[in-house]
Amino acid sequence: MTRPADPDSLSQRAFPTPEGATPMMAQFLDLRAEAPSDALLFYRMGDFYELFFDDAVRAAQALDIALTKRGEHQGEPVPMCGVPVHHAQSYLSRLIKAGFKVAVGEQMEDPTEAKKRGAKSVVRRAVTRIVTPGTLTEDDLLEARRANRIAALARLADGTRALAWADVTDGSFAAAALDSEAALEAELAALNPSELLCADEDARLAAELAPGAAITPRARAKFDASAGERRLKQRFEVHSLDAFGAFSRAEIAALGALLDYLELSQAGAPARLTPPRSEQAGAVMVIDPAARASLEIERTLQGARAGSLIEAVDRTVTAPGARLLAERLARPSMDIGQINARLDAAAFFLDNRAARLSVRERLKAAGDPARCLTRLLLGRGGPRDLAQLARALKEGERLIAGLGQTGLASAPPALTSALDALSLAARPELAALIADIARALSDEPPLLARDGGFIAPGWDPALDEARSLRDQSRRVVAGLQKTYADQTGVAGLKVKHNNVLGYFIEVTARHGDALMGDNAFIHRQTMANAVRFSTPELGELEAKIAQAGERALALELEAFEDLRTRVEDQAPAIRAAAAALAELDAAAANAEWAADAGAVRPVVDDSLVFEIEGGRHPVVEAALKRGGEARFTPNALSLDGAGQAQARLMLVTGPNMAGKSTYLRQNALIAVMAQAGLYVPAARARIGLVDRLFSRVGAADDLSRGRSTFMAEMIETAAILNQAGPRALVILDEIGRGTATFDGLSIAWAAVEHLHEVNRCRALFATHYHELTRLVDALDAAANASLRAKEWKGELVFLHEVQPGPADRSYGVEVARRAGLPPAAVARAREILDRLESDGAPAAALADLPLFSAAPPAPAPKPSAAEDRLKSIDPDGLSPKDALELIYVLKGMV
Ligand SMILES: Nc1ncnc2c1ncn2[C@@H]1O[C@H](COP(=O)(O)OP(=O)(O)OP(=O)(O)O)[C@@H](O)[C@H]1O
Repeated sequence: MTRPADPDSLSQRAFPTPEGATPMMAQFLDLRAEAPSDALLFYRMGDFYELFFDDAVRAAQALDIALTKRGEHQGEPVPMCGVPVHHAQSYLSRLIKAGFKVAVGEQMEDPTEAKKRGAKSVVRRAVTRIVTPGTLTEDDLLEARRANRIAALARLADGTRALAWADVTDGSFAAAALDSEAALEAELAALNPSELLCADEDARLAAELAPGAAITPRARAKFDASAGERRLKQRFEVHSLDAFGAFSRAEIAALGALLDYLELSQAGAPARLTPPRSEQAGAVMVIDPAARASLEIERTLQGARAGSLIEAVDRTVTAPGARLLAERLARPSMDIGQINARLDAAAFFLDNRAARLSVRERLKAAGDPARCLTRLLLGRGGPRDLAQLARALKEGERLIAGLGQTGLASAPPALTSALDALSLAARPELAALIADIARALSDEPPLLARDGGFIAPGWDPALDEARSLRDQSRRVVAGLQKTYADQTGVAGLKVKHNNVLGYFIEVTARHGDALMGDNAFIHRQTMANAVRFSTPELGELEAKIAQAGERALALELEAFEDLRTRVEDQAPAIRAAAAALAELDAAAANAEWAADAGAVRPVVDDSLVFEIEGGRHPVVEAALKRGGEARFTPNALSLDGAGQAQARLMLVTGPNMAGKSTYLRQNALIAVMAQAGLYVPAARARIGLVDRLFSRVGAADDLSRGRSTFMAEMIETAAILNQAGPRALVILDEIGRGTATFDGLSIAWAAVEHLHEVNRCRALFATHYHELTRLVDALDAAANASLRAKEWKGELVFLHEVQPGPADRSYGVEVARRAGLPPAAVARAREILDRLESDGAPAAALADLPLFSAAPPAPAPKPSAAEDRLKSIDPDGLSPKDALELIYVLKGMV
């Protein structure tokens, strides 16, 4: 999502004062003052939303629509643009994607009502909603497989800080206290909110910490913890928040500010959130933002889903299932019980292939009940949401039936509780509601209730009666055409309908006169080719049809509201059922992935070991498979944080392109997957819980934050050395490359020692500095491993196999040759390398190498005497005897 070029310029806009304004303009300016200044105001005028002043200028530019003028205010023309109400959604979507917020000012009464107050009175209007990136609920504005979160960052004067977050589309609402700025950044990277609220003065920091989010600065007073507490208690109708857990002051401040904003943006409508929950520190594996980005867990460094871990492992068949899986991978658990519960559920579906297939088949029809429910609760839902909701819950029932008693008996608790939540047997009211929705709605109901035509015949006798009256009158009208044609003798007479005249009779101009003279027909309109008439009979029928139609629509809307209210009453049970469907999808997808990829169930315990046999990188493996290239070579890893049975720190060396980075990353990804409760791509895996995952992989400039490549690398390395504790897993790939050789080597050396001696965490350290491999002699819990390559028929072959011990050589020059470096440069590199290696003391050896001297092209070799002689021969002038003699001479010369 891109932001408007200058978000500050939106929040500090000024609009004209109301002096001298027309009544309508005065109302506009009132609403404008009431709506947040960083939101554009859509001002409803009949069939259009109109925008004025600066709003119009910005919207016209962003939407590429015409900017016009409407009247004057204080002697200046008023800039204006507008969008039709029926297409507002697509314009809204474009504005939100361009980073804007939109306040929707609706008409709150019928214009005829306003007229009753006096000819000049203005229709009452109010801001009914502020559409912001974090508070969207419409399917076409949301990504189906991604949660859409809004977060609030509170930093209190006492130095404490917390984040609160909500997902309006499923009602989740939570907070976490964070003990450092780094933890805050990591949590934000995990949540990946689309909108972040913060106090005015924290706006810059917020933009830095959450680069993908729209930042919404709010007055500091909104983050007052006492006010927040009052607001929360009021909303959730409790005397004390203790009912929901123990919250810190900062958490309450963040939750309160978030709730306030949600109420504002929903214009006071209940935000329909679940009671807040406090996420305990240490509940999830903290993945530092650099690691999250470079491991490409949710998206690649380029921002694409294709090529990410989640894309490789996601086998879910519903959007809510995909969101649940994404949430688990984004925030892997630290709770062994929870991890095992997820694995148990997957194991059940792995062992029961038939159950897996049947559940997945059923789920495909279930849709996204959580989002339908939210729309219905917020009054934005339509008949189609009702229908989808009922269908999903019905599928839940069928799914249970499909599993049968035998299947259920062996299901683990995570699944039985999900199946319980789906069972309608114990919920007669919900079952009745679902049956009623199915009966009440027509087969393909429209998106919006206001269009009518969605209640099936037979549901409401009064509605059926109104409809039949309407249809009967229509039939009478249709019959009148023949009656009038016979009566007048004009065979081409037609009865037609339009919005201006209602029902009318139309004859061609030629027959117009015939009817003009007939008192039964009242002349209405003369056109170039046709003349139009009405009759009192038609007028009466018209009124009957309109009345019956209006009554039918009113009855339909009543029926809709009735069903909607019943949904509201059942909201907790429906939410639980929707969550259960997502849970089942995630579990069956986990098993499907395990079956597809030959993944195994990891053992996760509270030891400090990290033992992988036959580990693979899911993304690289899938890419190799797709490309039909060589197979992925599995590799083992054995680490022990206690430094007893195995090394704690592994130095990984090997030629370029041998697979060092792949090896490092695959092990980090296996840890993430295991704690997410997923099967892992390995033959066997045992992992002692990892509480923090750090990685420093690859070098990328962070110029937007004013950091050079080397600076960015050092900041990340510093964060690791300062923060990694004994339960952390660190992967470091070639640190120290971006500076002078000896500086780089020294920094890498010191980093290894620090990790080994101070952090004492499990670590993988890939390096090209062969000198470092000697460190294992001095560090008792460090070991060397290397990736094998061999030369075969003059070619370098990468085996991608990890073996104990350091690499024998680096083959860098060979890789450079393969990459197409000019032969002269390759030859020169070999020469320098030989010299450096034979001298053993690089500094001294380098001293007498002329810096930057490119190797001169090799001189053409001087021709030998034999060659000179050969050149001088004229073969045609030689007799056979001379030729023989010459051969003896030449032979003597070589
Ligand atoms: N275990 C493996 N099995 C098969 N192919 C592999 C394996 N590991 C890596 N590869 C292939 O080798 C390529 C290079 O791997 P990788 O980037 O990990 O090498 P590297 O040693 O880190 O290189 P450099 O030192 O140049 O960064 C990968 O893109 C992949 O195609």
